[in-house]
Amino acid sequence: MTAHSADAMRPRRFLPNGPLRGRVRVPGDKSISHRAIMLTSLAVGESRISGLLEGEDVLATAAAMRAMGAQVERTGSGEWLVHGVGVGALLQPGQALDMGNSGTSTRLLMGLIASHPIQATFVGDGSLSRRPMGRVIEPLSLMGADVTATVGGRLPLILRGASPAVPIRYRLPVASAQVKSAVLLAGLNTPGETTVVEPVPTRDHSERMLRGFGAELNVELEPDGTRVITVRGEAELRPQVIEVPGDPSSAAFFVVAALLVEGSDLTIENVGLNPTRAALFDVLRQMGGSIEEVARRDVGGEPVADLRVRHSPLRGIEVDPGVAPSMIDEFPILFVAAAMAEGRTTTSGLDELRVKESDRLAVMATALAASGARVEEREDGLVIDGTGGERLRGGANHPITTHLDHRIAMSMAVAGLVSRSGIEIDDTRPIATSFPTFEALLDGAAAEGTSA
Ligand SMILES: O=C(O)C1=C[C@@H](OP(=O)(O)O)[C@@H](O)[C@H](O)C1
Ligand SMILES: C=C(OP(=O)(O)O)C(=O)O
Repeated sequence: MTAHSADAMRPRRFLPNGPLRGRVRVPGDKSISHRAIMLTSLAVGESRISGLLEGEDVLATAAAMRAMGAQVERTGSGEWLVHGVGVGALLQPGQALDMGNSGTSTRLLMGLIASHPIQATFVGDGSLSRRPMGRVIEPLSLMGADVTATVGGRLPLILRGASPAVPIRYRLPVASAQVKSAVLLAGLNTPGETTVVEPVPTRDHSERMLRGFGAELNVELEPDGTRVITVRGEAELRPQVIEVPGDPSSAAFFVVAALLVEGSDLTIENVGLNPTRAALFDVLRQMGGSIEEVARRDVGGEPVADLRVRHSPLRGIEVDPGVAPSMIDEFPILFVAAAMAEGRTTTSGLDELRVKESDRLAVMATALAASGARVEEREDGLVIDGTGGERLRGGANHPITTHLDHRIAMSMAVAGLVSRSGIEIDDTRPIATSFPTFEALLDGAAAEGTSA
């Protein structure tokens, strides 16, 4: 059973809204939270984590690490205490690992287990069971792991780790931080040097954090921008005190909502601005958005600032496909912004969006068109002709189908705020995978705007 399959679907109509005002604080970064639980579980001794995202995806990672012997305990809101077992000492889980909706949990944990002498079964919900795992099965098999997967390299699958695993030099055939991280994590318990060659840079939290935990990790930059990342095993990780910065992918929904709703002036606190994550904010600025960074600082080795966002008329642009990996999860909400910009926004190079929790190109094209936007779906992107600031018409008779995809649900919720008649989405439950407080924060910022 997956995290939210037990209860009924939870539809909601998101209604047109007045300005968003005040301050909101988004929860901890999902990518960093997963890695914080995994790496502290591998460090011998006691680590503390604060600001952990307590979304279903991260809880799935925590449950898996517990099932493999780590002590992972919640001590307060976002506060966690972890006693790790040591690299090489993961225990064989007694039951299948339920990954719920989470691609990151699945692919990174496959990497960890691949170099341990244990076996694990991975299962997930309907969305995750359609996603491709061949991209991690391939390099992990080269390292000696044995994988029996459902046809097409999908879940459910059984992975038997290799001991000792074989170090490899692997060139990423797809720009994916999950594949990169899976190989590096497998490298932790592999004698010798495991190298990932990354032609297109993707989020670098694994590299930053592995170094912070004391792993021997080296990154070389080639003249054409290719990154060559090498980790030496068998590594020993030291326990840490970790503060997780706020998630820019969650902040994105509030940034776009405030830009689009007239009269808004909203500050989003504690937003992680790692350059491998923050391209959406640059793209929105290029479109004319007023997004000001306040109190730039460092949190847990990552750049962070508060973002003050004021309503701004937006202009359509051609989005450089080169920035796609640095905003890969933000395209659904960018499409909503584009639907209300003046003129045409063109996106391309987005094939990866078709293999996320849903086919985000097809699903967003359908959802926006059903809400009155002018959208053309191309093979690797969307072309959107915006309204020039006018509100979208809003939903017709049918609710928007979210396909178990949190980012579709939150993007169309924001579209509802900037519509004339509101937009109903079929199920808000997937939102809890990455942003359990989304609805409360959105309702709160709207109420602040009404009373101002
Ligand atoms: O490494 C990570 O934490 C993630 C990498 C990205 O996936 P891909 O590696 O599949 O691009 C992203 O979409 C996902 O939300 C989180
Ligand atoms: C793609 C996403 O996550 P994952 O791959 O971990 O399911 C996401 O959060 O948008």
